[in-house]
Amino acid sequence: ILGGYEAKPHLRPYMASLQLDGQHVCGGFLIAEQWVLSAAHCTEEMDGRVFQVLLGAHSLREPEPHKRLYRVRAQIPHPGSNIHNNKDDLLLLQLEEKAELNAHVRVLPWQREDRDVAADTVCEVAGWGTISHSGRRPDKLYQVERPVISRDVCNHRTRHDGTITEKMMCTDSRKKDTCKGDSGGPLVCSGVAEGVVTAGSRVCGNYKKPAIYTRIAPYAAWIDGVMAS
Ligand SMILES: NCc1cccc(Nc2n[nH]c3ncnc(Nc4cccc(O)c4)c23)c1
Repeated sequence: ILGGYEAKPHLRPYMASLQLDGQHVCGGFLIAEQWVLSAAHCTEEMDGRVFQVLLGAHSLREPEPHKRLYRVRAQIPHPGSNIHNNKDDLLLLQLEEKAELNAHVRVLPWQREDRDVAADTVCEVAGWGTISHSGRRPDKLYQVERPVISRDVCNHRTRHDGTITEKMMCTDSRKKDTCKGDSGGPLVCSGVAEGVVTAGSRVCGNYKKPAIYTRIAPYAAWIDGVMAS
């Protein structure tokens, strides 16, 4: 998260850190007791390893009472996701067991109504992604508030030039933005997850490349289907 600030501990009890060999790789969030939603692109550097999912954390390193690392039983990328574009960039992770829910570990409601969030709506995004252009990685969860920008503005020739589909949304990226390691985290508007961070052009903090999110509502049937299977 660039241009943000340290989150108040445990006010985002749905946040997940997807880890490989004890290292934070991507964000994610709890959508059901045994299911975490993240981004398919996060599986690109896995080389056959499987994620572990850290729940209940504020600090990645320090011991905390409700922090717990869960093994992953299954990782299901959306069938339409691929490494060449941002389409269908969603990943469902089934935990080995149901997460133990408490004040620090809670499910986040997600939007099922497929309707665009109005431009200028201020939403919030959090993550353990890099907090500087030099790539400094935080130990604590950071967050930032960002206004939604319309798909037309985001698709302008000088921005993402027509690549933003109706299953994506954008927020302004001037100075305050998502960055490396924030992928997979939720864009939360009025307490409801509306989108999942996708890296897009991978640029951070440049107003010419607004942040891109996979909208969740268009994928409700897929999410429900996988969780029911
Ligand atoms: N703001 C959109 C967004 C959301 C999520 C991730 C991303 N970026 C990245 N995702 N993956 C990456 N691998 C290497 N470098 C990356 N960006 C980077 C790193 C240091 C300085 C800088 O200016 C940009 C990214 C970008």
